[in-house]
Amino acid sequence: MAGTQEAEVLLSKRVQEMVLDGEEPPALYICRHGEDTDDYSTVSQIPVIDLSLVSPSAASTDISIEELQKLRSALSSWGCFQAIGHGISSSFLHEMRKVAKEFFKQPVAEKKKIAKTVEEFEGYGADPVPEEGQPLDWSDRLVLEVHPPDNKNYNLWPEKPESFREILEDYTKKIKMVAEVTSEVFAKSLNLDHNCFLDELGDQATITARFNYYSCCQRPDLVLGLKPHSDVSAFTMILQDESGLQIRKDDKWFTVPKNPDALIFILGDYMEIMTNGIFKSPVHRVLSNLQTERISIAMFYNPPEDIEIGPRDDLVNEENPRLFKNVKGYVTTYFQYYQKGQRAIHTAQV
Ligand SMILES: O=C(O)CCC(=O)C(=O)O
Ligand SMILES: [Fe+2]
Repeated sequence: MAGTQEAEVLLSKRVQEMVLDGEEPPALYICRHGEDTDDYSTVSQIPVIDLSLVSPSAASTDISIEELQKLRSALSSWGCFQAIGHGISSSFLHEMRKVAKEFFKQPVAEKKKIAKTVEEFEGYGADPVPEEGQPLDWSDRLVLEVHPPDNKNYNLWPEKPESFREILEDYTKKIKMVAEVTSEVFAKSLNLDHNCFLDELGDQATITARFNYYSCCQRPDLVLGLKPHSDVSAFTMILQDESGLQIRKDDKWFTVPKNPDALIFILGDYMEIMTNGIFKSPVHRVLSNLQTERISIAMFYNPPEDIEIGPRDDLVNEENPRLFKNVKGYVTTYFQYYQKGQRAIHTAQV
């Protein structure tokens, strides 16, 4: 168990502290060996969708029909897209990034006031210690449950910057609205009853916010900001300030380009299960960078944990046989595999 203990010691010191101390990544962070660090040059084809054209209230025109087809194709092939026209103003997105940056810029001692313990998920720190042999991520995080209101654990919310709480509450409300509209649009793109995903996830859907801070790294060729994984959520909405996030498709990595007005949507395993595999939950990762630090805010839109989730009946027929079982408590299985650096979705296959 030496590896595990060593990981615990390393995780109690944050990446930001190692960078300030001029340290090179310790062995437990090393997961790549001189691979290219500049996959940034890959010309990205990640689709951009204007949600205002396809929202339930939008008029049906040739353009909106085409956009909806583009969305369906994006979700079936990439499992992700960049959304514009989502209704959250540029200035608010800027505020949100700013407050996240201000939080991470504070001295580590200030942030450690809301530190999580190694095994917990919520609070400031890093992921729980992975299984032996699995690398650590070159990043620091703050995870907060933000919806429903009863899930909020205010003693883990930062007191500084002072505007943090108000802006995050406001962002949560806006993101919830975007998530609900998008759930309708996803259903519409599959010719399903518009409310079907909403009814299933409903008011019980939970939202978790994960603030990721990727410090610069002297050796970006050796580490990753975040290891390859798929999300467990129904879908995740990400705000980034710099590029670095990559999506796996056709055995290649594609960088999501920087677009300050866009929200990046990534589908999670639950959506792949609910759509009987029509929509994909893509593997993604985050690269480290020598010169540019990066911040992202991921908002996970999740079904309530205690409900059973399975493929929708209207998506299963003779031509499209059922690919997944109904699952309950899949989150637990997901994290068991996540800690081994593996995907869990095969455990839900029939
Ligand atoms: O930092 C990012 O852009 C991705 C974050 C992510 O994939 C996650 O938090 O699950
Ligand atoms: Fe993710």
